Amino acid sequence: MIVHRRLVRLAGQVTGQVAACAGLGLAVSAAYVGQAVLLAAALAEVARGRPDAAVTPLAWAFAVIAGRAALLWARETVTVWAGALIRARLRDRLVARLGELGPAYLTGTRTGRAQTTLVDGVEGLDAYFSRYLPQVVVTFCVPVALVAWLATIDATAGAVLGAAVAGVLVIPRLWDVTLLRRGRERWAAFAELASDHLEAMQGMATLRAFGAAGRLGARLAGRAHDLYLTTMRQLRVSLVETGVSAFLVQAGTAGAALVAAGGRLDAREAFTVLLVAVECFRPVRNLSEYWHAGYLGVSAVDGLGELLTAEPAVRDTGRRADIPRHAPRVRFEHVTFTYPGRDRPAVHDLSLTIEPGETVALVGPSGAGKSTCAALLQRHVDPGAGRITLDGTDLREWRLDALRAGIAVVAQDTYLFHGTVADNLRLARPGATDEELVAACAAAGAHEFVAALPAGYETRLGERGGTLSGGQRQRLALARALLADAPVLVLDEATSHVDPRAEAAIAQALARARRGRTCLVIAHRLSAVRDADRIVVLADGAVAESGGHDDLLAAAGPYTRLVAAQELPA
Ligand SMILES: Nc1ncnc2c1ncn2[C@@H]1O[C@H](COP(=O)(O)OP(=O)(O)OP(=O)(O)O)[C@@H](O)[C@H]1O
Repeated sequence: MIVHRRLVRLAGQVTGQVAACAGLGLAVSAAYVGQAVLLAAALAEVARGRPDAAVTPLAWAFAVIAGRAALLWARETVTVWAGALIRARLRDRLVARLGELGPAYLTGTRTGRAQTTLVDGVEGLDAYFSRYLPQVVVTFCVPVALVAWLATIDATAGAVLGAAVAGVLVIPRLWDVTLLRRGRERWAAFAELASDHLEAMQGMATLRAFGAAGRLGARLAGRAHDLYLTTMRQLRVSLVETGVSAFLVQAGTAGAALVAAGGRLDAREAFTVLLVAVECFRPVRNLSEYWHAGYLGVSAVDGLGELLTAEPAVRDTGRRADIPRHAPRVRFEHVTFTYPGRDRPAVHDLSLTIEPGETVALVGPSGAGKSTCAALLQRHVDPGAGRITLDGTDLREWRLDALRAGIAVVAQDTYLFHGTVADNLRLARPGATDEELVAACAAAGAHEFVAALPAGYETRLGERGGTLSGGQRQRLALARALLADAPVLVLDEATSHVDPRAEAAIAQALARARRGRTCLVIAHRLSAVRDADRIVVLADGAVAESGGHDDLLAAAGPYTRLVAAQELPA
């Protein structure tokens, strides 16, 4: 019987549901005890040779059995309802938590691990909260109350049963620590297997291209074997615990039977002791059943703890919601940022101003810190030193939701969700009208191909937009960013997957989109910097030089070397 502290704290969120299940569990136990007492009375009458007198208690016993059936139905209904509610609440909390932790968390952990916690862990916790915890309450209340009552009928019977109940409740606790450790080992093996499976599915094309599918299959088989071994190890401990409990239950019941048959009690008392002793242990037997349903949740506690206690990369402590609606001045002021676990800063003492309405193209060799600047501007991470301001106000003063509503992003790895084109676009602005969707798509050069899809804007896209080409995906991402209508635009190589003809159309669209917005373009190609008002060259996380394309070429500095080294191909 494991009542984990962290899980009990989590149960605080669903106290009402757990209490309702426990209350009905107690009522069901009371019905069982009532039935036992009435049967004892009936049997005693039969034993005394007065079968007629047994009719009334028997009739009551049938009524109690009918009432119990109704209670069992109610308990099952409430348990299923509570389970669904618990799952929904936990998932909401965990998903909200993942949102707070942001992408920085998922780069530091395996997606499959978080997914396993969110799906399987929460499923396991449903049974833990809706069945196991209420039964723990019943198990602690019912046997103790019954032993106390039986002790008033016969002290010896009370002592024998009391010892057995104490043994059943206390002795298996000796295995709890081992059981929890084995549960954690099993969960770790389970999470690794799930992560490898997810990665294998996501990377199947790459694996096949390199002929590595077989090797990965062998690795998965190894992981599955590890899971089997840890499951068996956990099962062995669990079975010992269950065996000891079962032995104590049988010993207690046998002890009570011996006392009842000892001749000191009258017929009614003897039958009462005998039948109620069985009811003493019913909650313990049920607890053991529910334990097997809920132990996946207990095993998941590490994954949950990891998620709930992880420090978000940025704290949402800002209060302001008044993000500028006009193009603001963006300033990086002596910004330094080092990724956790790295000894060299990705961005070092970087100062950069983007004037209101200006478009700055950030260029530089791979690893120079361009994407890190975009991440800092969106507050996926915060500077270790220095600050970033919009119109002179530190980004940290705004609430994160307000800040992110003010910055639209077209990322290098566009993510489109399994849903219709319209659903994907409305992520940026849920209330957007159909006309606004069409206008945004037209501006991003996407309307033509969307209109040609089988169901136009209602066409369902595959996961990650898998049914579209790379260029189409990027144009949709651009349309989504335009729909957000934010005063700051971050474009991370927004035209990298687009053919030259479409690129010219997008360049025009972008020129329109940039009007009235402050824009940071992370560029990998000359074509992407051509239209910028200014080019800023980054090297080793700092500004190496800045200016217009021609001026920089004339200066024959780092920019010229970048162009010459084909780091910025045409
Ligand atoms: N999540 C991360 N954890 C640790 N280090 C990181 C992380 N992301 C980036 N880095 C490191 O920070 C440095 C800057 O990376 P960044 O992605 O900003 O460069 P970039 O100029 O955008 O490169 P590219 O043009 O190749 O995309 C690199 O040395 C990179 O290895």
